[in-house]
Amino acid sequence: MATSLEALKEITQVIADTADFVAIKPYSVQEATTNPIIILQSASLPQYKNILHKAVQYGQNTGRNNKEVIENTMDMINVLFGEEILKVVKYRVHIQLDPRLAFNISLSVERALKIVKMFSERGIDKNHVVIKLPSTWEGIQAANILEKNHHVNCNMTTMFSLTQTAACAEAGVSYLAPFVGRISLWYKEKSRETGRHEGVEILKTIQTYLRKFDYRTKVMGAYFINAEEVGAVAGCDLATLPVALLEDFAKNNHPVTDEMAKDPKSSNLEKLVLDEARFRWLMNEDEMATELLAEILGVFSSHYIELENIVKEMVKLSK
Ligand SMILES: O=C(CO)[C@@H](O)[C@H](O)[C@H](O)[C@H](O)COP(=O)(O)O
Repeated sequence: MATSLEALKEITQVIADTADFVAIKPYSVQEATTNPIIILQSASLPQYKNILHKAVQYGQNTGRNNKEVIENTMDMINVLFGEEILKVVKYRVHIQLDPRLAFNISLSVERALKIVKMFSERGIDKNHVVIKLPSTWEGIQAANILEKNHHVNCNMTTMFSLTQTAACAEAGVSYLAPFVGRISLWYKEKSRETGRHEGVEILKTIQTYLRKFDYRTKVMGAYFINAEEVGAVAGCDLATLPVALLEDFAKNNHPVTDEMAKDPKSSNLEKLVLDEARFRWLMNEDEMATELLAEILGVFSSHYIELENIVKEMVKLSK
C-alpha cells in the first residue's frame, strides 16, 4: 500500500525544510529549503563543525577586512550546506539572504549574485540554486531584477497575503511560500479565530489567483505546524516539510485528497494592479501580514546574527 507521503507526492511536489542533509536521505525529495534558523541549527551540530571550519578558512583567505571575513564566511556556510544538500536532493537548494538586506534592493541583488557565483565556482550551476528573499516591496523588486536580468531563481519567503502574492507574480518570481501554520497561530494569539484555518484559506486563495491568471510562479506551502495543515493544502504546487513531518507522512496514515480549487478560472478573484504606494497601503491595511512580516524578519535576523557571533569567535580564536 502507498504511504501517505507517496500519496501526497502524487499531487504536490514535496520537498524538505531542513539543512540536515543526512536526515533528508530516506525521503527522496528533489529540493530542500533553508533559512537562518535551519542553518544555525545544523551548523551547531557537532557532526557539521567541519563545514564551519572550512567556511572560516575561506572567509579568512578572501576577506580584505574584518567585515568581509565574516560576510564571506557566512555566505560560504550557506554554500557548503547547499553543496552537501544537493548531493542528496539533486535538483535545487534554496538559500536565504541575510535578513537585514530586506529593505535594500541593490545590496540584495549584489549578495544574491555573489552567492550564485560562489556556487558556480564550486561547479554548481545556478539552475540548481534558488535565492530566498523576503516579500517586502524591496525584496520583490530585487527578485524581479534577479529573475529577469540574471536568470536567477527566486523564492519569496515571509509571505502572508494576496497583496504580496500579486506583486511577486508580476515580478515573475519562480516560487512563493505562504507560512500556513504561522498565519493561523496569529489569529489564535489575537483571539480572533474565525472558525476557519486562515493559513490554509490564504494559501488556497493564493494558489487559485496564480492559476487563474496563468502566472509562472509556483506556490510552496511552508511553516507547517502539523500534518492536518499539510493535508489541508494537498494539491498546491509544492510543500516544504520539516523532517518530523516527512517522517510522520511516511509512517502514519493521513488522508490526502486534492484540496485546491478545481476550476480556478471561474473564481471571482480580480487581478490586483499594484505600484509601490498601493502595495504599501494594502500591507498597512493588513494587520496580520504587517505584524508577521516584521516579527519573522526579526526572528530570522536574530538567528543569522547568532551564527555570525559564533563565526566571529572562531575567527578570533584562529588568529
Ligand atoms: O519559507 C520557506 C521556504 O520557502 C521555509 O523554509 C520557511 O522559512 C520555514 O518553513 C519557516 O520559517 C519555519 O521554519 P522553522 O522555524 O521551522 O525553521
